[in-house]
Amino acid sequence: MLSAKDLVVGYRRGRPVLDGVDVELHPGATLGLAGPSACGKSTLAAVLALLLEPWSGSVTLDGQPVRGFRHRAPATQRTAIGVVFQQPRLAVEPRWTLDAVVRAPLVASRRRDDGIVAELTEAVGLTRELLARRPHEVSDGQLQRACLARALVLRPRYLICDEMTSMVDASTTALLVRLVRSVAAEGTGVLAVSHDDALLEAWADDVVRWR
Ligand SMILES: Nc1ncnc2c1ncn2[C@@H]1O[C@H](COP(=O)(O)OP(=O)(O)OP(=O)(O)O)[C@@H](O)[C@H]1O
Repeated sequence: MLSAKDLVVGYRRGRPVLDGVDVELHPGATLGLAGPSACGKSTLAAVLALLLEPWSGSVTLDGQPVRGFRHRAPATQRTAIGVVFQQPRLAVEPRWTLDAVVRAPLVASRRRDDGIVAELTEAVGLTRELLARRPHEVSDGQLQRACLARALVLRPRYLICDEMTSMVDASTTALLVRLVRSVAAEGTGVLAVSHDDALLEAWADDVVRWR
């Protein structure tokens, strides 16, 4: 389980964005998180992705307390959690091919490709020709497909999807959500953040609505 207890998180001294939040992601289950703009959904997603350190409270990953965030997160914990953001163009190195983008976590953690890249790029519908292109030569939807493949390439036990589909069309949304649902069915615990209630109803097992 990936859980957080009593989280207090903020960016500036004084008023926290999250104050006393508890959340649990269970293996094989998808938790939807909805709520108005600026209520702190992305802030919670960033903490659970180990990208933002809370002011106080605890984060626990499969029974182990998380003691470091960002570059201080131990590799074994960091690689257990995949993350997909809203804006794929802000999340990739613009000079890399899509193939290099998808492979980057394998390279960084010195792991071999045992066929997972081909499996995932096929699942997200990226052809060899698209994989050879660079981000400025593909659409947002095609780039987001690469970002989801990248998030799954280390076979994470948890996946954080922060507004994953808000920049893409309906058919890409359906394809991405179908793939995330299939990895959840194999045991991955998922947080799905979205402002789209209807999408979360169809996607998640449970939906939490803030304020
Ligand atoms: N890096 C930052 N520095 C300062 N304040 C920030 C930062 N990131 C977010 N905030 C503030 O924290 C609050 C919560 O933002 P957050 O992005 O978590 O909300 P959200 O619910 O995901 O919103 P949206 O649905 O619009 O994406 C907002 O008031 C926002 O302005």
